[in-house]
Amino acid sequence: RESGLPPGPPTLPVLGNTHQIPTKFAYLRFAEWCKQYGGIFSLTSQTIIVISCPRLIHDFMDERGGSMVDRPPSRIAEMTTNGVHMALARSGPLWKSLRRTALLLLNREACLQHMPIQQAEATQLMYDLLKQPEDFVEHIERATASIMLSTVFGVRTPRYSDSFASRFSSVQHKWQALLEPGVHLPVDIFSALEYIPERWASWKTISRDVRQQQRKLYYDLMNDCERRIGENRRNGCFLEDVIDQQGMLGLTTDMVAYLGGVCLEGGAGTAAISLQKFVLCISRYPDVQARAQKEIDDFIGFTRLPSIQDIEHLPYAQAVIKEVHRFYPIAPLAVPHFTTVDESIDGYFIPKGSVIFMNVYAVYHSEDSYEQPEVFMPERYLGSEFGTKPGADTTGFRSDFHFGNGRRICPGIHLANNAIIMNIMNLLWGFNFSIADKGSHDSPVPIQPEDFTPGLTIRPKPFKCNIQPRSDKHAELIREAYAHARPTFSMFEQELTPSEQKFVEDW
Ligand code: HEM
Repeated sequence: RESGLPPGPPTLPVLGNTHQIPTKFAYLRFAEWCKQYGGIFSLTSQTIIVISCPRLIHDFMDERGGSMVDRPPSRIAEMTTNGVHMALARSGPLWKSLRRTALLLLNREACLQHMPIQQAEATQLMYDLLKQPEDFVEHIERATASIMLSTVFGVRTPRYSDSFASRFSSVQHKWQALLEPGVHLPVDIFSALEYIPERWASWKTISRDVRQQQRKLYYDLMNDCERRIGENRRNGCFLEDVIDQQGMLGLTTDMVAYLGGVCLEGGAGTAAISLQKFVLCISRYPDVQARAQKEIDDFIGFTRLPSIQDIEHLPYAQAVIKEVHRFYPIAPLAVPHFTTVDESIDGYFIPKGSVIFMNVYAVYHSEDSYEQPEVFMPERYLGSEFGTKPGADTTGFRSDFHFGNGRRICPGIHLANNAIIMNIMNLLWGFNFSIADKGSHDSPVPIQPEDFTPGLTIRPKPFKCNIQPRSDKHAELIREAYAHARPTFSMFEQELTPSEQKFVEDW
């Protein structure tokens, strides 16, 4: 290890720590090293810095945003997307234009304009759960994909199969697998590997396949949106605004299509994972469920459905949502940043070209900060803003580390929060959840790696849950609300296939 770098596990010549970094669930090993080496440690041979101390995250990643704004080079991402994938793009004028557009059109006020369709989709989720509670995972996937498809591209998906949502899910699955570290040849570290012929380098074939499917999907969606604009059939989706301002914002057609696609990628899976993790926790903690339902009943009652404004009056429901994010952070290592200049922090030297990870999981599960971090306990957020224990050092703390940090922080925060809040309030208001399978371990909630699928985001493996409407009255209100949502839905159903149309009529 170069002198001056933060400490870290012992290295081997040439390999450094490469052989010790797991290709799956690396955040768990990183959390162990954090206990051993402190809130900032380093790995080699490619210099990797892992930070798990909120004070250092703030000082280093938020305050010195300019030198931390880049992403590590990714030849695979470059080849698959032409470098226009905003979340993976290197810093520079192209990323800046995309980022400016996203921030401009996804701010808090702009996102409120998308609430009617978000609320309608959340109503369909409840309606779907009334009809087929056992398929809740698929209903959640549909709802969150449809929320993102409608708000971003103006096209909803009333059922999961044979839709844009299933096309998206299929290519997204391949795309995420392609990007998973350690699975393909490390062409970014050893550039000569790029010249290995395709028959020994499967990533090239997969990259071409993903590229072709991804471009076709994002262009199909963009072209439909352009056609609606041209025929004066607007529905207020995000991409209409992007297309209207394309010239002023300096965006090429490729950038527009991919901006929509990246938002879809950023929002659909993450919101689905949040809701599945919520169901996982709430079904296993009946006391938490009862307390949250009592709060909702006292404020909202039994004559109407929740609306987004209600959340301000529901501190316990807010605490439940924060605790779900803390307990099971969606992307435990967020997305890596890359230093553009030499830096120093706390007396350590951080060379230009270091890969920087924030270990969100380690921050949220630190015994220095949290009372019993391995217990699901929303009450912790009633006593303190960040849910931390008395006397804990909260310098640099935030409750939204799961959205990343610095100049790359997730621009979809407001859209994501609205979707998650709306759906969680609805589910607490309308349904009772209880365990249908105990799992293979003693813990009340699954916490072992084998309970999750690995990757950039950590998704629960399929699980069973009993879901029942809380009363006939609740069920009746849900059916009425679903029927009333028809006019909102129809604005986003302009391109439905005949079989989707039939599904809508019959469902
Ligand atoms: C619960 C839901 C979500 C979570 C947990 C989440 C998390 C994240 C994280 C950790 C990052 C990386 C931040 C960093 O580098 O420091 C990110 C980036 C990004 N997210 Fe999200 N996200 C969510 C929803 C969304 C939504 C709804 C959208 C779009 C509307 C979105 C669009 C993006 C984009 C475009 C980036 C790339 C930003 C950049 O590189 O400049 N995300 N998100």
